[in-house]
Amino acid sequence: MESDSDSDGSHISATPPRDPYHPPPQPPPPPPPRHSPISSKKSKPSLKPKKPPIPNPKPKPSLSPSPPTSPTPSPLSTLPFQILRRTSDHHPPISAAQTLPARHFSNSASFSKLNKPSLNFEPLEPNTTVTDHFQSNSEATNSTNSHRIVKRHSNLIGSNPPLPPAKLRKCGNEGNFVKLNLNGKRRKFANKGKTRRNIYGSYSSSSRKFHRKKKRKVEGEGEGEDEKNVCEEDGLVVETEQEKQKQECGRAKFDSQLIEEAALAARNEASDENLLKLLNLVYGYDSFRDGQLEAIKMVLAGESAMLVLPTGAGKSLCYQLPAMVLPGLTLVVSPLVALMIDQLRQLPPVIPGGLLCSSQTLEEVSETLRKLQEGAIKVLFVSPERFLNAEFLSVVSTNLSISLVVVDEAHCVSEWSHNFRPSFMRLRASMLRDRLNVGCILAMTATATVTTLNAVMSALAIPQTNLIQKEQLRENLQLSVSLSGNRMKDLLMLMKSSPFKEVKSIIIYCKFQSETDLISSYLCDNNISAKSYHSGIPAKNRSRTQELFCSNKIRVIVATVAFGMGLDKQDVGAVIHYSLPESLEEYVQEIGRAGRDGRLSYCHLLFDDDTYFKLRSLMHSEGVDEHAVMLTLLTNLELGEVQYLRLLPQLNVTCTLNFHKTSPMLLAEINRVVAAILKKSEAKQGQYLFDIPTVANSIGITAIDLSNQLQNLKFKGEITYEVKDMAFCYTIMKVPGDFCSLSAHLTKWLSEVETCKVRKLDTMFNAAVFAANVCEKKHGCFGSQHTPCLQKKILGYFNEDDSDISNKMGQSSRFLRADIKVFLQSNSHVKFNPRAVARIMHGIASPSYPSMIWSKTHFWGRYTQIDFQVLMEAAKAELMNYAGKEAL
Ligand SMILES: Nc1ncnc2c1ncn2[C@@H]1O[C@H](COP(=O)(O)OP(=O)(O)OP(=O)(O)O)[C@@H](O)[C@H]1O
Repeated sequence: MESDSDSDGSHISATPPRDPYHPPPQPPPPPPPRHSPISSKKSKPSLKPKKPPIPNPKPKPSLSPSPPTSPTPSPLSTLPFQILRRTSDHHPPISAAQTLPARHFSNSASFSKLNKPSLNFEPLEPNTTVTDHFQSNSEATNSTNSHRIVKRHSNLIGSNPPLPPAKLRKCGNEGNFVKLNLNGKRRKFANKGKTRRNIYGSYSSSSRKFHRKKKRKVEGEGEGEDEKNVCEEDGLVVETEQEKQKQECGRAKFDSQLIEEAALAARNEASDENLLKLLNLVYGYDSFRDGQLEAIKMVLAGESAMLVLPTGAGKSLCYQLPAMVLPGLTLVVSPLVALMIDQLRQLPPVIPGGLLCSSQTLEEVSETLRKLQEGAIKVLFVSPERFLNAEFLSVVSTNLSISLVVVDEAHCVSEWSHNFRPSFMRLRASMLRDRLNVGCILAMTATATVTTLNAVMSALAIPQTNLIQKEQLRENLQLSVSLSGNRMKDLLMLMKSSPFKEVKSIIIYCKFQSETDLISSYLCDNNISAKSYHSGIPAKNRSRTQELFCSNKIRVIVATVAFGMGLDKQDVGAVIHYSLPESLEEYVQEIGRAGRDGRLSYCHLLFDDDTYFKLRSLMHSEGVDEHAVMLTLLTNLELGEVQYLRLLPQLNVTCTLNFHKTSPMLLAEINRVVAAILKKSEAKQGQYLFDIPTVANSIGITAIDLSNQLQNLKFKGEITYEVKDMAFCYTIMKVPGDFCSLSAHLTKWLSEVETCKVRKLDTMFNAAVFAANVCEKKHGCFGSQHTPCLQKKILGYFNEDDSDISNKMGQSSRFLRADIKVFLQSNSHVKFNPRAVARIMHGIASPSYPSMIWSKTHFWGRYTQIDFQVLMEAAKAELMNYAGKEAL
């Protein structure tokens, strides 16, 4: 089975039922003031025809103990915990074949082919364009209501974005008129007002009702008049086209002029007053939130800053507002395509935005680069991998002035974070300064420990004095935990009890894809409208699900980690963890989807020992994510104390070529590239197979040059060719003097990274156990409401209180050594190393030891409760013992 967080782990639901719960605590007071969709629907007749009920496929019985199918009689009497209302105070292995003799290394490119890429974050599917990603939105919207006027987002070509949350006051936040150059065509927006030049000399469309409140003020419209033109239907805004058009044209002109003036004033003097005026004009907000003004002023003063604010605190505004004021481009580095698209969509209309990502076609990329050069993009979203792209670097460094680089989810820069991305590690201040001439960096995160923060700030050269850090938790989240003997059953009880039964929008997080499907079917069977969301579902369907959820057509989303990052649905009232998160950071990120409107919201965690043991085992199966491991190693070799290599742009390296016009021999006489190809390739049935870097190295040109020459020959009709096998390419800068010590160093580093992940899981589990079993309820916890003790644990953890790292794993077992001995003897024909033995004892498959074969041994997964390191030590001792005997 796979180890990635979005993999299939159906076995986990097969956990045998445990003892029933202890008697329930006192019933809680009445539910908090979140509106139930049911009650609001009753009081307000819907304008739309009723939709057929969502089909209720049966859950797969084999995967879980059979749950109750009838509704829980009295939720409060059976609930194993109690939640109380609280008033919120505020709101491929390196290919040996490519290795050249050491003396040739320094100037030649090397490469290592990539197997199936797999990243911590979920990228779009390889063949999914961003356009595809959104196409379904439009279909979904059109099919749901033909009368509704759906606001099309200017950045989404041929599609509608997920609909805005069900609040009139939020409707202005849903779009802007900046074109996303995904298919190279210009989309027409008949009703959006005229396109005009903005203060940056670039084009963006007219300002829309981005802040309804402010516009009323400006134009002297009364509440009543505005209400006349806008009615709310199931949370969606319906307006008449003509009225809308008329109003928007007028508003746009007026607003745009005011905004231009305010931005210029803030550029001349970044005073509180000027910035507040700009905030009010563009967003309609009356004040800055905690930390925002400080960060904005620091950035406008040209100083790099590290900003740590809770989820939903408004970090995006801290780069959006400076982007309007600063003269040059704002470059936002983001870890996830879906996140970039969301952020692009959330830009105010006056900020022209763009995006560059790997799923765009060459034409789309060229169009965006052209617009950049024209100055028609003010905020550009890119993935960190872009910094390996030669064309991008050259366009940006030669033609553009970058005022600010924003590193979103900046914890990804550090290997000690829960979401380390090797490509983020490449974002160093030195690189940004040297290659792009960037002086000012804004790093932002909601979840970072002190160690992570130090690593990020050091990489990005942000001085300690420029750390802006507020509490990493919002006060409006009520946290609770329960140890579960039967998670499905308990989940249903929870959903049918107060306060969850009154909450109109809920996210349930699961670890594995199969769990999400199973749970959503199970909930549907029990009359709770739910849909699953995970990376195994086609992008189109996922978008549709997200849209239905955002427009409150689906009450519950059952999702893996693939859902939610950056999701700004304001009225998610509850987040339930069906599986233990892998770290407190992940927990905080995911509960951060709740209560973004500032209202009291509920977060419950169901946990059990078996899931913990399973996840802990999976932490040791890093080999599955070969792509990440390879890039991590290469990055370390590039950015460690000694620079052994320099990474080059990724490339498809294997080429299969056919000659069509001139004979190969004749062509080789006049073309040295062809001559080199003939020398270095393998001829098979008239085709020539070779590695691009090998041929390029042999004649001293770059792989890119070689690709260009192949293109030329193709245009002349001489050849056709195909390329495959994406690879990391690099130039070796220094040959290590001592390979053994370098290898030992890298192994130690990787092992520390692995240990760090395991400790994060242990800390998460310990926090849950503490809340459920140990908390004496002296500091404000009550019944099953554990907010104070969980908050304390989380804050202590972020402040690096390392006292809580004990773990539940067994440190020895009487029969362990004997079992390993028997196992080795009975498989004497197989070559093992300690890790391989430990993996089998933990029941973790790998390409070399697939579960199809090895799960048949009765030692498979027998020691999941014994610490992996202990297993490795025992295996090592037995292997040495065994080898010693063999040698005799
Ligand atoms: N000063 C403000 N006053 C009122 N609302 C604000 C203010 N600043 C931001 N917001 C709103 O807060 C919401 C959350 O903002 P944003 O998405 O930037 O949060 P975030 O900190 O990036 O969260 P996450 O880390 O979860 O992605 C948005 O709807 C935004 O419009």
